[in-house]
Amino acid sequence: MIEVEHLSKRYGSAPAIKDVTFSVEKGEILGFLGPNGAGKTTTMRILTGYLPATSGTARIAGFDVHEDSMAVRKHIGYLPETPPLYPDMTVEGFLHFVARIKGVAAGDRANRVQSAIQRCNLQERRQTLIRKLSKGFRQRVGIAQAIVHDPPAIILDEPTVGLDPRQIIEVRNLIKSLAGEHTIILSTHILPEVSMTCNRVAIINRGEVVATNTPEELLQQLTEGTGYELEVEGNIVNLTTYLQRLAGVRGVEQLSNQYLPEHRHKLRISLEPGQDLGRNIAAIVVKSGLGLYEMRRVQASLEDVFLELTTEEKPIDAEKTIHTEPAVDSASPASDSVVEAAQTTPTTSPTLVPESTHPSGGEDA
Ligand SMILES: Nc1ncnc2c1ncn2[C@@H]1O[C@H](COP(=O)(O)OP(=O)(O)OP(=O)(O)O)[C@@H](O)[C@H]1O
Repeated sequence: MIEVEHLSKRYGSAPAIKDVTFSVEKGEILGFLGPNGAGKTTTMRILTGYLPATSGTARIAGFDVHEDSMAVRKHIGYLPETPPLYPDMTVEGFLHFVARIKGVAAGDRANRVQSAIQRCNLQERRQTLIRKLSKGFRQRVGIAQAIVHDPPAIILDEPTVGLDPRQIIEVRNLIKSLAGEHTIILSTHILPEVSMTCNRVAIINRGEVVATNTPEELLQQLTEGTGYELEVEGNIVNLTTYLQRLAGVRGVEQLSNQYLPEHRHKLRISLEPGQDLGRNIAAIVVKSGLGLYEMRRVQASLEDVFLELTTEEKPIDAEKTIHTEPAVDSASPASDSVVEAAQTTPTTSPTLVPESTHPSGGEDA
């Protein structure tokens, strides 16, 4: 329904967006997410025919936004960040006016206005002057004016900014109810809004799309995604080696032990996508003879994905990942047995009595 290919825009010599490519399928809600100045508004304005691109193409319902700009305007509804409302008109009067200027045939206008009023739950305010409406109701009128001509595609720029929590929920529910019939691009800074409302996300940074995927798959792809944090007491050198050998473990990182009692350590274990090795990790800790004081599952959030993709330096310093050579013979059956036991018997309780051959001497690392 919306196809954007290699779109670029320069303001003078300064590039605002570079080679932006994404598409939105019929009935989908795409979250368009990016930090300030990333190029969201520039992209939205090109899609709605308000701004020409320097190069590249964008098509809405098959119409080129540049060559068929009048057809595109009929097929698109746009809610800018500040809704274009006339405060001295009533809700109904304003929607009739918008329907007329958007080319809705005179005989269809009453039906279209009635439908937009119902869709946006404005029945009780239809005769109210817009200037007397709360911000939440004004936002609904803004959405009603975007859908009054029944466009197949809707573009919403920061639709919940400035609303109170109840109004935010109402507007999000309204947007979700429009999907299916309409194809929606929702530009936002608000990360939870994307996971609550959108089927897919495009993340834009410094004018370039750096990721397009479902929120769930973005979380799966995150390099420092799901894992566990442990607080243990004892020698962590061998423990670290065993954990690193566990299939599905991506890395083990020692965190600061500044505020911990003596001999205590904090470790962060990052897992490969789709892995959940809590039981195996616990078994290894116990079999290594260390005291387990805390074990916490760490789940990456969309905020982590956003930071990872839009920050120059990665939030987690790879240098801190432990790559220590084992203090014991890594090929010894005793050391391997700890990992094997944890890998092959995940559904049984770990042996609580350390094996006589276990490698931990109980010394601090
Ligand atoms: N009319 C303009 N003239 C010159 N530069 C502009 C113009 N409009 C935007 N820019 C620049 O283009 C880049 C992208 O701006 P844009 O407004 O599209 O970003 P944005 O993601 O919408 O940001 P925000 O979330 O802060 O609104 C920025 O560097 C901005 O300064």
